[in-house]
Amino acid sequence: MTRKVLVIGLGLIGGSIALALQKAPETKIIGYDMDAQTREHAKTLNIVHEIVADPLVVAAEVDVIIFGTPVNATLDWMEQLKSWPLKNKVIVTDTGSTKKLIMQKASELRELGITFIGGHPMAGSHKSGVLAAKAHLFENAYYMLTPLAGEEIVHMAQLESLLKFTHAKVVSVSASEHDHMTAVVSHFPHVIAASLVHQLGGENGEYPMTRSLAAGGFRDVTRIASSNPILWRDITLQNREELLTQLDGWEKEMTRIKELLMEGSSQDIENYFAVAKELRDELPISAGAMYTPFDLYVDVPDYPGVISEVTGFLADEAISITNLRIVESREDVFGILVISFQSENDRERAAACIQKRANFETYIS
Ligand SMILES: NC(=O)C1=CN([C@@H]2O[C@H](COP(=O)(O)OP(=O)(O)OC[C@H]3O[C@@H](n4cnc5c(N)ncnc54)[C@H](O)[C@@H]3O)[C@@H](O)[C@H]2O)C=CC1
Ligand SMILES: O=C(O)C(=O)Cc1ccc(O)cc1
Repeated sequence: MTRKVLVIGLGLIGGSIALALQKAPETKIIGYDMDAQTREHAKTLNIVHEIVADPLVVAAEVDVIIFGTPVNATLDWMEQLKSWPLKNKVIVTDTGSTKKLIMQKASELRELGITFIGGHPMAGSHKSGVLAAKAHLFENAYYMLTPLAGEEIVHMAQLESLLKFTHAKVVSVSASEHDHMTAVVSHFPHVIAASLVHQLGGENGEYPMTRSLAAGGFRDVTRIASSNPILWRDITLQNREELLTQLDGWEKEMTRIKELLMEGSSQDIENYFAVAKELRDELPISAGAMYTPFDLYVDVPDYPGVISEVTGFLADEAISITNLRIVESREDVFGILVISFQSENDRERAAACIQKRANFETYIS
């Protein structure tokens, strides 16, 4: 019997889930997005097996419904779901970055006999939209589930048996634990990244050159400020209380830094950075990794055209790269070319290809 999965919202996350779940046997993925162009792209790129212009048309025949919509839109859909002609055993889940309000709404659905298990894959990027969707986006990332208390094991097992095709690490937490932890490692950093960019924007009048100097460090810490504003509006609104708590902590931290700057010794200041470095260096790489480019370092001789030669080899073997930078390049000295890939597999293929075609030394940092 074919299992039918309906994905509502086919952007970066919904599109990626749809692609990953296409690998599940005897499973038909049906998709809907409110944006007509997204529906068109989803159809032409085979993100789903079938696209519908109205999810209600297929509601009565699907076994699983997954929301890939911004979190406020998900709440609206959950309200609408109450009057849909659903199968008795349907399992509904979402992918949203917040969980408390969504699980409150889930309790209302449970009273009507509809099973809703909250979900949040901790992988993604600042990119959005169906064109950024990737089947392997969730590989090795944590995928948090927030079942309601007393959720039946059989429902959890059914959902997990489907989500295993994302190759993520599925873990269960409560909605309030979820919203606290994600505020710390994801939501608050997005607020800070946006605030740093605003602070840079304030320089435009008097020091317009400053923005041209924004290089590695600034770009690293503000990458996520390029995320979809609608997504972050909704997340901020739904996790407002946790964000306010984080902001209180941040203000205290800033006061500590102010005191260090005013009265701290050079040793105190060094310690401040040293402790931060130690904590940062100890962060587990895969745990909750949001965006992990697979970097390959290539020792290249410094002659004109060497970079296009290397990228040409990769293009010949259809290996896509996501980024490319040179970390050292001096006359008569080997330069280090750092090429980023989307997956471990692409990186391994690239290393083999470069060694075969040019015999340049490659290594992983
Ligand atoms: N961007 C990220 O890295 C991550 C996002 N999430 C969560 O996943 C969900 C989706 O985010 P993304 O895929 O990044 O956003 P996105 O902007 O790439 O995609 C959202 C899609 O939903 C559609 N949409 C918006 N409102 C709709 C509605 N009312 N009905 C039907 N379709 C609607 C949009 O047209 C768009 O195609 C959000 O809840 C977000 O919090 C979770 C993990 C990571
Ligand atoms: O790009 C990044 O680093 C992210 O932070 C992606 C992200 C965005 C929202 C989430 O709920 C989880 C992950």
